[in-house]
Amino acid sequence: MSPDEFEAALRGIGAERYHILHPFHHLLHNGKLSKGQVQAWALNRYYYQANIPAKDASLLARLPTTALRREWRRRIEDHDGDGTQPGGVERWLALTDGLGLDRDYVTSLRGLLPGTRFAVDAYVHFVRERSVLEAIASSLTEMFSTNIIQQRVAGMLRNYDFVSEATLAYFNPRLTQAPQDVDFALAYVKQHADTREKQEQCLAALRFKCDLLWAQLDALHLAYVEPRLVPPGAFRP
Ligand SMILES: O=C(O)c1cc(C(=O)O)c2c(n1)C(=O)C(=O)c1cc(C(=O)O)[nH]c1-2
Repeated sequence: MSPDEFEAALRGIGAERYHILHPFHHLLHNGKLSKGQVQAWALNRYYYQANIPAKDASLLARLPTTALRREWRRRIEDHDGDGTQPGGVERWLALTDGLGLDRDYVTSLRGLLPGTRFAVDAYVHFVRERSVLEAIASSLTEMFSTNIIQQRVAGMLRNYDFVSEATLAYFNPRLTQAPQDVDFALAYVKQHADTREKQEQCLAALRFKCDLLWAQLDALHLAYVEPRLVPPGAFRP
């Protein structure tokens, strides 16, 4: 594949299987969930947010050049903050606070769904164990995230009286951070996937990532929408 055909194949994966297509997101964005169901989403997604800088740190350690490490260090600061500005993890907790969840309960992970834990852990392990190229390719779902974030923020503000601009403030910086992440990661992947085999590995990494995002929503849907099979110990609204 030429680099442009390869990029088109990557984008095709998003069109086919990005979590914007999941029924749980349709319900969330269109105001069809109760406050308790929205709380369950925010509580579970905290685990994803909290693990993003951990997966980025494990990749950073394996990057071979100063320029690459500096670029990846920026991602860690986006999520962990720099000590003066709150990072994404802290801003996610502002969202769970705003929804009325107890912060200690959220961060204790006691209410987490097992499906969320397994899916997020699979991402961290994938990035730790696969090649640098596959690890960077797996971040490319961010190519599709601007769209879903705009849809989510507009939909939730319109449809729920228990969310506000302040509660959803997590998402604003993502609208500039994600395109910056993607510019770098996509250029890297297009340059370094210089054989058909490496291109296929990148496509598989992106499919894997879409699947683990999808699996997180499956877990939420089964527990909190239908058939409401809440696993032992998991959050009960
Ligand atoms: O709201 C979303 O639907 C969404 C999706 C994704 C994604 O596609 O992985 C990320 C985020 N948000 C996000 O906020 C974020 O910080 C992030 C980091 C990464 C990554 O793989 O490194 N994905 C995402």
